[in-house]
Amino acid sequence: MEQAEIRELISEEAVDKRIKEMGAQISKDYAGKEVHLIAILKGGVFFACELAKRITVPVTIDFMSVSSYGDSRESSGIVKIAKDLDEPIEDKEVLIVEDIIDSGKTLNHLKPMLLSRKPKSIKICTLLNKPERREVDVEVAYTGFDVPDEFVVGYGLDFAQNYRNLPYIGVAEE
Ligand SMILES: O=P(O)(O)OC[C@H]1O[C@H](OP(=O)(O)OP(=O)(O)O)[C@H](O)[C@@H]1O
Ligand code: HPA
Ligand SMILES: [Mg+2]
Repeated sequence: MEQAEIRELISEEAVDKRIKEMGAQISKDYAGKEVHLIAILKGGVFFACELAKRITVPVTIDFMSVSSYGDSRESSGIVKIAKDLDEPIEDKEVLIVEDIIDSGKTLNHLKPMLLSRKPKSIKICTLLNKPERREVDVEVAYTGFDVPDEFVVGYGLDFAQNYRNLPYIGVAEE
């Protein structure tokens, strides 16, 4: 494939440090409870695995595959569920784990759908947030970093399915 130029935006050390802090905060907030992580495939999985290792209360994890970007830099606006959860979430303390919230359309579609399954609580945790691009409001409980309006890759984030494996966050230059 044609390789884009990648400029480092957030270093591996900074990402790892922030994930430790987020794990500590979540452990404090959910003290005495169990947290059920829902990792959104594919991008959210890299972050979810690292975060899970930093949470000290009991953790369970399930996966859901939704996609709206395909291989493009723009959301199609159509959120496709390719794989649903394996287990019911009724009465669970659910934490949705995402790599990025951009337009907000993915979570705006997903959250009401999951709420209808009657979890005890539902919150959102994202590694990255791109506030300048927001089109629909989403309430986010935990955010790793705000990023500028640029197309970011790495740590699960792809450009046309590539670069998910970068251990840092970079910008894919045009
Ligand atoms: O706030 P939004 O504008 O909806 O964008 C955020 C969503 O877009 C990306 O997923 P994508 O559709 O690229 O699927 P992927 O994780 O499989 O790459 C990302 O992982 C979020 O799920
Ligand atoms: O900036 C981004 N990079 C990769 N995937 C994305 N999905 C939404 N925004 C982005
Ligand atoms: Mg993607």
